[in-house]
Amino acid sequence: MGCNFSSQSKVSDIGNASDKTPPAPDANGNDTKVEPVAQGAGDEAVDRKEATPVPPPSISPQVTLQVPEIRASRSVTPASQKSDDQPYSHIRLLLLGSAESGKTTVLEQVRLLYKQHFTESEYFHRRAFIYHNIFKCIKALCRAMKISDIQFSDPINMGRAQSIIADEENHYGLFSRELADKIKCIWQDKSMQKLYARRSQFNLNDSASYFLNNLDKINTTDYKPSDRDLIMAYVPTCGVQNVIFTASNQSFQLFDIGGQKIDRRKWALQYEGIDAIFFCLAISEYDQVMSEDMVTNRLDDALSLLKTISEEPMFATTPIYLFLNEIDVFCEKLDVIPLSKYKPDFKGGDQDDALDFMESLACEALGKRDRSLYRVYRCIAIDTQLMAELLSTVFKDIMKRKR
Ligand SMILES: Nc1nc2c(ncn2[C@@H]2O[C@H](COP(=O)(O)OP(=O)(O)OP(=O)(O)O)[C@@H](O)[C@H]2O)c(=O)[nH]1
Ligand SMILES: [Mg+2]
Repeated sequence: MGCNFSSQSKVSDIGNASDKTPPAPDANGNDTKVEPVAQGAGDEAVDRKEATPVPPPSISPQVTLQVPEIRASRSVTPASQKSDDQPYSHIRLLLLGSAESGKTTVLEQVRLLYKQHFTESEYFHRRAFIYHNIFKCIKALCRAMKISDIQFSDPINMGRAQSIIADEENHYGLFSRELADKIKCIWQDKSMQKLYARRSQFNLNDSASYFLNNLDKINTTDYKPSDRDLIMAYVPTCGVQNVIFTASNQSFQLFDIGGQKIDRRKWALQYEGIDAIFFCLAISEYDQVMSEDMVTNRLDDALSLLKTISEEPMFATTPIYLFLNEIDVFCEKLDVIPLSKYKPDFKGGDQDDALDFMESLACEALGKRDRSLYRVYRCIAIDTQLMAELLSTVFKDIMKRKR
């Protein structure tokens, strides 16, 4: 990673500590069980570049959480069901942010760190998406190679790449031996490795090399995703999922909602009784456009979303914990794609200047909010150690506010 900052400086708290307690429901519950976690791509989900196809047909019947509407009503206590004499029993946290900003990664880190174990059906579900992720990555790389000025080192790989590009299957299951070999040959081609080094130029799922390097381990009948695999996989969220956990003897409920435009229409249903918002903003996306319209700059969209949430009347006194995420990707990208090309107000400088600039944009979006009501953290959601530190700080802060 190209970034030069200590783990302490990654957690940059620019908000003033406040004793002000936002109006929130009582938090006196002791329930530590995991609510069913709903996650997956439905028909409506849109992936980075193209529509995500129908969910994996191979998923077992236990994974009943494939249809967004059903999932949403099962996994969430609708606001309308709550009455004044039945206060919420947990501190309720809501994860918001645009698609692929790291919301689910934060939720999964919470599950791993606070020992909310994954069920067999969840492992099965994630495994299906890991195959899908791998195939999408190699396809994206083959396409990028085709339009690049680089040639495969082994000319036979050109034919292999053509067949990958032409393959319209979704691949949610174990690859055939032939396909796995093809993927490996393409991935290990020296020219492909050179192209991968330039990956900032074409939007590739950040975990591509992680999964491609582990293909042998993954493409086996008894493969079960490791904790790291769960963190690295991208499974677009449709509807809502939530997890209940205990931190510092306090019960929390963390809600995660899909960030694609189509999912945002349902966000407001989750706003009632929220004690704090975790907003994920992937700062590495400054050069990317939204897959929903292929025009809107992703960073601009995320910032305007942040502004909207910040100015939402229901959150007038709700603290926002802003996670400036994907610092690792951002710092790698800076050398290849100048930030000033997309943000002319950035007059150059080193990585720290660039990070400060991004933070200033976020603060601008939060501008109308009292400083005591937001805190900003620079983070890498896939970094479990960093997240352990960061989340513990945040949970303590939330509890302090509630006292
Ligand atoms: N390198 C890197 N990858 C990250 C980071 N945070 C998340 N990712 C990866 O980015 C991808 C998308 O992350 P998710 O957490 O699923 O994104 P999301 O916000 O839940 O997306 P939606 O469900 O579509 O709204 C996953 O493959 C993650 O492993 C980060 O800080 N650095
Ligand atoms: Mg998600």
